[in-house]
Amino acid sequence: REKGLPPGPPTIPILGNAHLFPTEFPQLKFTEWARKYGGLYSLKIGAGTVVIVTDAAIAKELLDKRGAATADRPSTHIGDLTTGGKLITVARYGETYKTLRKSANVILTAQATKQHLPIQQAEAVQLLHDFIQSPESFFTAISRYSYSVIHSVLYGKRVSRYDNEEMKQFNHIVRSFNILMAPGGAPPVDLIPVLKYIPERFAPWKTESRRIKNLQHKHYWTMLNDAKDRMLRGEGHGCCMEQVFKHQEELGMSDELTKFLGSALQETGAETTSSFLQGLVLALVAHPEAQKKAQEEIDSIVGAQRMPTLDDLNSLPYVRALILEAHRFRPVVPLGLPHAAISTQEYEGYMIPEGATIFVNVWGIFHDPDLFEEPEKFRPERYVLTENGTKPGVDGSALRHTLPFGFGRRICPGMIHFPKNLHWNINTMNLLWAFEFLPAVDANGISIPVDTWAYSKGIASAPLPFCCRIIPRSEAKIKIIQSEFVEAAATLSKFEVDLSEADKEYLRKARGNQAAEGS
Ligand code: HEM
Repeated sequence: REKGLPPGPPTIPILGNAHLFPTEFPQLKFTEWARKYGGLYSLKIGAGTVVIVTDAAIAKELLDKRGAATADRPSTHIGDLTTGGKLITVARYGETYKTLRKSANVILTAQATKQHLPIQQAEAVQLLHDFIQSPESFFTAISRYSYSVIHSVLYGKRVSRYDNEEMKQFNHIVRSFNILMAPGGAPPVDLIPVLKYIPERFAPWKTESRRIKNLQHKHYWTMLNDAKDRMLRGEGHGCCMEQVFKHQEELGMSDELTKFLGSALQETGAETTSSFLQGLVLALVAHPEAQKKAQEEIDSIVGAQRMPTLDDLNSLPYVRALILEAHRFRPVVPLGLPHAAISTQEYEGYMIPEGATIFVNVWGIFHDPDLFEEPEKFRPERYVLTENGTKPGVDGSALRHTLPFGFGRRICPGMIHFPKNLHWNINTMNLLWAFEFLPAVDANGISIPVDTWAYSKGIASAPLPFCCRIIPRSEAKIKIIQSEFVEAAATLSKFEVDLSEADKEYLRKARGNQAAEGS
């Protein structure tokens, strides 16, 4: 470890700390090291430096205030092979990135949020309806919901069932890319650059990367061209991709970049939203006391005669606290996405060299016992007690509710208007209002507890599929949901475009049943 670097675990020759680098749930090891080496420490990975920040004030200074100097991403050879450096999430901080980010900011505005509200609300009603129809499939119902909402917003086309062919393709592409990019998915090319020159016949990861690149191209190119054709036929809805097409020249967006923007937003938008909602259900099953308290609050404000609305949230402090606690308890991206230093930075006598990778260990900050009382417990009350959920008397001013969404110039463009975000606000209220979430039971009627640690590996973390019982809270509520679902058909059907025969057949049947339910 060079002189001046933040401290860290002892190194060995050549590898530095590479042999210690955790390949599974790195946030846990990073947090353990933070308790030992402090809020700012470093790891040597070969000749490269990785800096881990587990302190909100240091993150604020280095990534928010000095955002211009820390907005880069570390280079990833395999990411570049697959995406040509055009995927906004992993793109280096250059002209291509800036063009993509400007376009993302133009299409994801408060105005756009309002415009897309009806389809999001209609999809949220379908989610409740799906839970009533097939409670055992709640996990995939959430995945469908998340995929369909962002797909409607981006491309003006929804997906009404989980088994849809486009969604299957999408899942395959995302899974294949995640496997390739995960530690061990390919040799450590970024650490040992000479590996780049291995001929493809001895480097299966090069073939896999090309396969994924072709699949991605075909999939997103079709989505984009279909949206463009609908727009040109006068059948568009003003979806985000149409906005990009209309302003393509002034935004400097080629068709190729537009395709990549759509793919990045679709992938990040769908995966993160479903992880959050699946994690929410898991937390509710595991913490019946919090569930009960939130339901009592909702019942007292909303009652049983109507569904909750976004405005109700102002009168529901415990439910607001529960949403914040769900983001704290199991942040969807526990280490955020890595930044990289564009120039050498000095912080309180330590040096962060140009090119160093910087991780903010959001998990470690949110599970710091100096800040949070019993951080391993799911306890929404903490956010009723203090603004940032910290122990009374502790300075939590460097924390913010949007911490799980990243930092500085790379902060998540999809978190639009966090306090009013529909995905978690309306769905959390709806689910609590409509259902009891209980552990599954075995053949002898004994409860099978859920495991709140059973999460997927990878940069974004989702609960592994689990079983639970989802029981409607009353017949009257079932009736309200059914009638809302019948009404939602008017909005949903506008987005049911260019369907396959299988999808048409599915909808014919579903709409038939729906009409029967509503009558
Ligand atoms: C629970 C929901 C979400 C969470 C927790 C989340 C979290 C994050 C985090 C931690 C980052 C990295 C920020 C950084 O580098 O400092 C990020 C980036 C990003 N997110 Fe989200 N996100 C969510 C939803 C969404 C949605 C719905 C969209 C799309 C509409 C989206 C699109 C993106 C994009 C494009 C980036 C890359 C930004 C860049 O590199 O400039 N995210 N998100």
